[in-house]
Amino acid sequence: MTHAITVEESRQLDAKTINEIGIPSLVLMERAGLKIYENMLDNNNLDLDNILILAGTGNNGGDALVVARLLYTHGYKVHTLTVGNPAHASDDHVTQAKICDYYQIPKVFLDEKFDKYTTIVDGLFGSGLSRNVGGDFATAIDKANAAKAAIHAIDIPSGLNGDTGEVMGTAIKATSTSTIAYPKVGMLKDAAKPYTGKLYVDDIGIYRGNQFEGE
Ligand SMILES: NC(=O)C1=CN([C@@H]2O[C@H](COP(=O)(O)OP(=O)(O)OC[C@H]3O[C@@H](n4cnc5c(N)ncnc54)[C@H](O)[C@@H]3O)[C@@H](O)[C@H]2O)[C@@H](O)CC1
Ligand SMILES: [K+]
Repeated sequence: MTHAITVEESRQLDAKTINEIGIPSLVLMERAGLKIYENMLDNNNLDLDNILILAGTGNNGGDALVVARLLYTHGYKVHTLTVGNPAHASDDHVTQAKICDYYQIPKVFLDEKFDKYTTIVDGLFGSGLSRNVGGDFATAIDKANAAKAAIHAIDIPSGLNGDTGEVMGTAIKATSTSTIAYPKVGMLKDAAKPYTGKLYVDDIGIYRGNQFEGE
C-alpha cells in the first residue's frame, strides 16, 4: 500500500530536511522542478506544444518557475502567469523569478485566454493552502479547468485539501500530479481522484526517517 502523510507531516519533513539536516531549500526546489519536468516529458497524456505555467507566490510557485525554465531552455514554448502579490513572495520564489527574468521567459496576465495552451502547469498552492480559495486564485483555477488543455499539478492540485480530499472553494482538476516525497492522505481518497489524476511521487531527498523505511 502507498504510504501517505498529512500536509502537516509534509511541512515538518521539509523543515527538518532544511533546518536540521541542512539541505538548502533551493536545492530541494531545483530537484523538485527537475523531477516534475521529467514526469511531464514521460507523460504521454500531456501535449507539450504550448505550455502555460501558473505560479503562486510561495514555494509551490517557485517549483513551477523551475519547471518553466527547464521547459524553456529545452526549446518548449512556455508562458508564465504569476498570481498573488509579488511583494509577499517567498525568498526562493523571488530567486526563481529572477532566473526566469534572465532567460526572458514570456509573461502573461490573468486576462489571458487559456484556450491556445495544450498543457497548463498548476503551481498556485501546495502544502501552504490554509483557507478557501477566492479572488484571482479562484479565477485562475476556474479558467484552467474550463480550458481544453491538460493540467499537470505540482505537489497537490491547487484548492484541494491535502488531508481530507475536499475542495476548498474551487480546485484544479489535474490530468496528472507530481507530488513531492509522499502522497498526501487526502489525495488518495476516492473523492480526490478526479482532481489528482495520474499520480507521480517524486523523491527529492526530503528526510524519510526510520518510520518510513521498507515501505
Ligand atoms: N523548501 C521547501 O520547504 C520545499 C517546498 N516545496 C514546495 O513548496 C510548497 C509549499 O510552499 P509554501 O509553504 O511556500 O506554500 P504554498 O506555495 O503552498 O502557498 C503559498 C502561500 O499562499 C498563502 N495562502 C494559503 N491559502 C491561501 C488562499 N486560499 N488564498 C490566498 N493565499 C493563500 C499562504 O500564505 C501560503 O504560504 C510545497 O507544496 C512544494 O510544492 C518543494 O519545493 C520542496 C521543498
Ligand atoms: K499545486
